[in-house]
Amino acid sequence: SLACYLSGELDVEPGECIKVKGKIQSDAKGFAVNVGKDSNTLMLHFNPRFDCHGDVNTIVCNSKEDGMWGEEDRKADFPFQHGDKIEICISFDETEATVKLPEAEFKFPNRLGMEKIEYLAVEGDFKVKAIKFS
Ligand SMILES: C=CCO[C@@H]1O[C@H](CO)[C@@H](O[C@@H]2O[C@H](CO)[C@H](O)[C@H](OCc3cn(-c4n[nH]c(N)n4)nn3)[C@H]2O)[C@H](O)[C@H]1NC(C)=O
Repeated sequence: SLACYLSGELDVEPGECIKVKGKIQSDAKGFAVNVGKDSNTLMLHFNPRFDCHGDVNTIVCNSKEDGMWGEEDRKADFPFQHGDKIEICISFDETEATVKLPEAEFKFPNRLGMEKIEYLAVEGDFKVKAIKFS
């Protein structure tokens, strides 16, 4: 179930920011923010997991190329709690994507060498309040 997605009409360039504001559901199992070219070609699948796919309180990041998942990257920090209202800021350059939160920052390599983000999708137990581009 996709909370929302914008596809094909976006043109986010290096250094620009995608701000996704919303609320993590109080019984969230997990949610994901996906950015890239389309649903089969993702620069970043940013997937905080409270309790799903066998992971507890773990952020799983990955890329997707031609519909195939890449190598997962599990982050050490988990700065999320059920019911949190958060704003996630995603930016990128030729080498990496950056996910900025109020008290944490995560990096993930730009494995596909993407030069623009045309696709954004939010899925899972997260209620989107606003999406801003700056
Ligand atoms: C140990 C068994 C084999 O490894 C497991 O393999 C699973 C399947 O590939 C991995 O889960 C996938 O991991 C992907 C990132 O690498 C994605 O997170 C994938 O979920 C994609 C997804 C979720 N959703 C979704 N829509 N709405 C909701 N709630 N979820 N839509 N697409 C997950 O199903 C899972 O992360 C992986 N676990 C480990 C420890 O490697």
